Amino acid sequence: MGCVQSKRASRDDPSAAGESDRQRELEELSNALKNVVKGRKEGMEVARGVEREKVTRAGDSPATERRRPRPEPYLRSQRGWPSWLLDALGDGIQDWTPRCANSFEKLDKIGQGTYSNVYKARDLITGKIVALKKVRFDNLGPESVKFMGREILVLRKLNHPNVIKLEGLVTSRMSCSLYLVFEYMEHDLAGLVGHGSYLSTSQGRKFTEPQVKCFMKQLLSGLEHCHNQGVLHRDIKGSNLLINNEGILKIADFGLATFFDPDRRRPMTSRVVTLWYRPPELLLGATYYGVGVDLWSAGCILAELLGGKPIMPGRTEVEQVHKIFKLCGSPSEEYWKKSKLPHATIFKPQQPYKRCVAEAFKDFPCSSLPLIEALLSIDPDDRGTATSALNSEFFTTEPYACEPSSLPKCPPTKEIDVIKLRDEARRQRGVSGKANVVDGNRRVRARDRGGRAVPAPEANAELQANLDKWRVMNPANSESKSEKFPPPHQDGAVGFPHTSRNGPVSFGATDTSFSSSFFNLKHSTSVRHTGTAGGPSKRKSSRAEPQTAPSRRFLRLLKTSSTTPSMHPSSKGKESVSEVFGSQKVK
Ligand SMILES: Nc1ncnc2c1ncn2[C@@H]1O[C@H](COP(=O)(O)OP(=O)(O)OP(=O)(O)O)[C@@H](O)[C@H]1O
Repeated sequence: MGCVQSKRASRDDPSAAGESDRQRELEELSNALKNVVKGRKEGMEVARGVEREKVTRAGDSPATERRRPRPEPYLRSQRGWPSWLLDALGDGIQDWTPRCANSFEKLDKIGQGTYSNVYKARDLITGKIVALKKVRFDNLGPESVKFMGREILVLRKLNHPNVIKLEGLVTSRMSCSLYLVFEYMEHDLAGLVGHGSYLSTSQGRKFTEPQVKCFMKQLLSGLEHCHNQGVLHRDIKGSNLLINNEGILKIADFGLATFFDPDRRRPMTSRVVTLWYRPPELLLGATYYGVGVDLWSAGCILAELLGGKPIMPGRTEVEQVHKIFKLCGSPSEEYWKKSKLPHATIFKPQQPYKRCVAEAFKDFPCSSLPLIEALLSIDPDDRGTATSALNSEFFTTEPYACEPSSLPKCPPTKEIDVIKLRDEARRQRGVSGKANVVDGNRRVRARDRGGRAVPAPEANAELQANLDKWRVMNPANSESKSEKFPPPHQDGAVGFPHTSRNGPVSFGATDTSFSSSFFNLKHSTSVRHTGTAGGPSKRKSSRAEPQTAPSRRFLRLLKTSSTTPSMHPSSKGKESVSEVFGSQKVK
């Protein structure tokens, strides 16, 4: 399959195309694919009906009917691509040789995302092992089409050793599916560190300084390329950093990526980036942002690699903001004024939080601290660029980054393997059958949902349901600017819980959880659930399941509030946030 270089790609150049063009393009893409799926289904139904009729007349058995070849439900272009795909993705893919799904042998399911399943497969023609990312359109809404379309457009633009390469597209005649073919990568960083993100906050593997430098150099080089090509990834996290047996790291999963042009700023959704790696400006609702969002995530990963565990494992957006302020300090007055962040009034603490990054990471190599300080700057303008990070003393002083090929060899490790191993270990420890099943399911669900970047509609479905109800009850609030752009399911006005009188999740007024032993989770489980249960209650488990568990709780609380007219949600929101920052008043 050839490389994607098309006229279409040049039309997608962010300097040439505005957001409205892209939106229109995605809508067209979505409509084209929907029509095709509908048409295919209808076509197949009609064809099957005709065929059944013929069979009945001829007196054939149903078994004979099943053996008849299915009709080709759509026309293929001269080059063999289904016309709907050409309509949707332009003439660029004409350079590629179309492949049929049955020319690959599926070997194993290796990953699951919100919009896709990922399989290890053998290319039956070349014998090469590949990863097939299967996107289904028939039982998913236009969302999946939209994400897939954008992912393909973005991937076509990128060509770098540290960015996953889209090798081709495969359509299946038998199902409404499209496969993205990628080179196969044996590991992901979350699996290598030993703690699948969202699965555990226990101590994972620590790498040596040269190894950390090697991973970070590759990550920042890949990011530098993306940013230079006008692409923001918007979901940098361990499980999206794939590593092959040669130690080469490649940034993957561009499902949330977008084109951007620093010279022609446009509003974008703030509901991107997985919670633990999400920068403060997005949590505070920023819709104008840039490369700083990816650099913040890179900073979280750098500290995670050096410390051996995620540095800010928040369970909710409120908790995440709090963790960030405790570590990085709250924004300066100047930044609050300059940034005009939509949620500033709600999240701004009365007393500023002091930054203590250097203290928290005092055991890290000296040369890493200036880089961590820069990448974890509250003001995105202070984070610099991927290029400046690569030029920092972390990379230019000894010990230097090791060669990728000298990275330790391990058996294939992916986040999904960590889940499987952990569940197996629990089974062997003799956890009772029923509890085990429940727990195993919960773990998988937690990964399935939590692993997805939190903004994805699915991950926040319950929260969104609450907020939709909240909006209905608060028409004034739903007039907000962010309601108009981006679309409600993605907008930035929904980044915090505001449901019950007591607030579903809050931090204690006298939160003493943060200390120099920042990594000790025993001391950082300061989240206090208030509300119907009454009184503070500690988290039962240190395993973080961001968004999902609290959202369920929100739903319950909302149910209560929506049947209790006196509990006005907007004031409840304020009350809950006032608890977040202690007994201080909300400004
Ligand atoms: N090229 C590849 N080689 C090996 N494994 C891969 C490859 N691409 C993806 N995977 C595995 O599949 C998982 C899911 O892939 P990906 O993140 O691209 O899908 P997604 O639907 O966007 O997922 P999510 O909802 O978690 O963002 C990855 O975490 C990874 O473990």
